[in-house]
Amino acid sequence: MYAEPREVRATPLTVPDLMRMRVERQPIAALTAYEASTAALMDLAGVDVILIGDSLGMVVQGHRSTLPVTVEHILYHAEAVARGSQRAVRIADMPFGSCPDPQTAYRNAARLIAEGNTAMVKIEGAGVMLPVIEYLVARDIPVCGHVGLTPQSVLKTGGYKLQGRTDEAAEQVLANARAVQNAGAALMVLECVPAGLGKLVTEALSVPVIGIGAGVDCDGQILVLHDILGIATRRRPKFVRNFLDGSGSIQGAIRTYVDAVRSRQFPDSEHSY
Ligand SMILES: Nc1nc(=O)c2c([nH]1)NC[C@@H]1CN(c3ccc(C(=O)N[C@@H](CCC(=O)O)C(=O)O)cc3)CN21
Ligand SMILES: CC(C)C(=O)C(=O)O
Ligand SMILES: [Mg+2]
Repeated sequence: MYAEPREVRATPLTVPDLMRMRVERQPIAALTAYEASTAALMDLAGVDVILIGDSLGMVVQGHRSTLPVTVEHILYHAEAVARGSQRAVRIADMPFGSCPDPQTAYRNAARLIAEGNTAMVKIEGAGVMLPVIEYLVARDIPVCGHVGLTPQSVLKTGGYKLQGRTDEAAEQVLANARAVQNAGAALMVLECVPAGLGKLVTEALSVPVIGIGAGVDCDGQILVLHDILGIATRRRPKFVRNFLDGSGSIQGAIRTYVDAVRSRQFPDSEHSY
């Protein structure tokens, strides 16, 4: 059976709208999407942010990491997502190797914005990425930072591990978040840190913080679509909840997720570190 034709007529959300949501303490519900059909369901369910994540390398392409994903891959999926979704703010991941210097990063980011129809690009890490972020923001490309667990660092870290465990490591995550914000990021993803550190970073920053495994006190939450549907093949991280269970349909699962984020029922302690 086909879904009945429906349309979302709400005006598109913008990056400044996300800042307003933080100020009004309205939780931001975000998900990843990789194609038009589920992106359209997300618009109908009121998802605020859709990330075309390099997680597609794992859940779509079947790789064991995000490292093989290219700008062309993100572009292909971003174009498909844009055909399905009009309301959500669409963010494109800058994949591994796409930011060797500010000029090359700008060229890649401008394509993801202009050809991929996205409003913002997301860059993992601080350090050498700070001048890259400054360069893009100065040229009017909105940037979302990403600190804590950065999956593109997996060869260095040796696995996807909880970050900011010790006082010293927590200080480093906070310092990285501050530096990325000071470089001009208008949004932050904070991944896989203890809930207390998630709260600390969210209070320390002035831009919205979207957590994934960072506790309930962030300004918003993001999960990978395949994880909320329970169809990802890798071992499920602690922060993942299957929202299809008990929801009956993919549309129902997305709605249940949005409602749980908006009412701050997700994540609970069972899905936090
Ligand atoms: N399906 C999917 N979901 C994701 O959230 C995701 C991807 N893929 N691919 C890219 C990255 C990789 N991510 C991951 C993957 C595994 C863990 C994980 O298993 N973490 C351990 C931490 C244990 C510890 O150090 O104490 C966990 O048990 O939660 C976390 C984030 C998040 N991203
Ligand atoms: C998990 C999110 C934050 C991400 O970067 C991705 O899906 O690639
Ligand atoms: Mg990513």
